[in-house]
Amino acid sequence: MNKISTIQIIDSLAEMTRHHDREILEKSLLKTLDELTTGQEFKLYRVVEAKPKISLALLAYSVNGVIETGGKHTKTHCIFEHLKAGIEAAVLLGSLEQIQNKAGKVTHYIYPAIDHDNEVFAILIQECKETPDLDILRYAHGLLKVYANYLELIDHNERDKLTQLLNRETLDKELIGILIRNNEKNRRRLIKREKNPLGFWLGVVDIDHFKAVNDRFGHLFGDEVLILVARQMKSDIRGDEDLIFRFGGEEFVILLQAYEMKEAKSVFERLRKNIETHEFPQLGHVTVSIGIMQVTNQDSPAEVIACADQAMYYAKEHGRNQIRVYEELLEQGLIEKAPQSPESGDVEFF
Ligand SMILES: Nc1nc2c(ncn2[C@@H]2O[C@H](COP(=O)(O)OP(=O)(O)OP(=O)(O)O)[C@@H](O)[C@H]2O)c(=O)[nH]1
Repeated sequence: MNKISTIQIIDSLAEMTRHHDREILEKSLLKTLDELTTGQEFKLYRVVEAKPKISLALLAYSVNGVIETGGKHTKTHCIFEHLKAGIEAAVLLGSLEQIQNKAGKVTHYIYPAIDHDNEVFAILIQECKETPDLDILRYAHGLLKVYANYLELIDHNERDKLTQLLNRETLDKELIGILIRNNEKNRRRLIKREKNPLGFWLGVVDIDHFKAVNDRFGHLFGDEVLILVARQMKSDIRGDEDLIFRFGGEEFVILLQAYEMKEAKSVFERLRKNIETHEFPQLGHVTVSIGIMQVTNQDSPAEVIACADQAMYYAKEHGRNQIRVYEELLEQGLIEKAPQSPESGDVEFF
């Protein structure tokens, strides 16, 4: 068993907080734990849902010195029967739990990671092949606190201050990630001859005649409408798989996962309708125009956004309060291919 030195602790904290990326932070948390322990395996899960049923998504794990991430968009339901009671207590009560086998030997520790609202947002499960000393327990607990605090800082930087939606910088990062993953997946699909794979669809959503709202009711009231529209849209998408961003002003971007255009279109159509029928205090009703576009492997983030934006402007110019699909407009000869933006050539994936 390792004795942890102060230098090791400082080094590991420095390593963990060196990056501004969740996945790297999670990997480096597990790497740190792995380096400082022997005979222990760690798994870090995000709490997707606490009630009525606990649902977890694997974020990262360490097994035999190898650190892996669980994949950002994978969702795993709680299937660990022997750990169930311990996981429930850790998630619902925020307590450190230990699991013993019939012989009374500790087999697992379950640590809660708690955010500033006192909610357990993640749990760390330590599988003990050897009995750990108390230092490891305190150390893992302390590192989880650093992880929670640092994650909050990252989260703060990723969000728009007014609506609390993800911001434009985060959209760029997400899109680059999707495009890179698309390339890898497409290569595998070609080998496997897979048809109809799950794809990403990007929708630019712009509030119609928003200037008139500001002019009539004032900027502060306009801000309130932006918050309410954001909240309404958030309730219309699948929180765990789809992402929503404030792109700027009264423009939002939604990244949606769907198998085909029809499915993506119907989600955006439902979202458009729900905004149209939502009763806003004093204002009554607002509408949105939406342009959508499939995120394919050959596009750069700037290109994808430009194409969806072009479809959204077409919707604005042809009556507003409607959805237009870039590929359909192009096919029908209603628009011309969006000119490549100067930045689009800057991003090289391979
Ligand atoms: N309240 C508020 N208004 C904003 C914010 N950002 C941008 N706006 C306003 O949003 C309005 C956008 O107006 P326009 O781009 O002319 O478009 P519009 O009136 O929505 O008309 P269409 O898009 O053509 O339907 C402007 O008046 C901006 O000042 C914000 O953060 N808060």
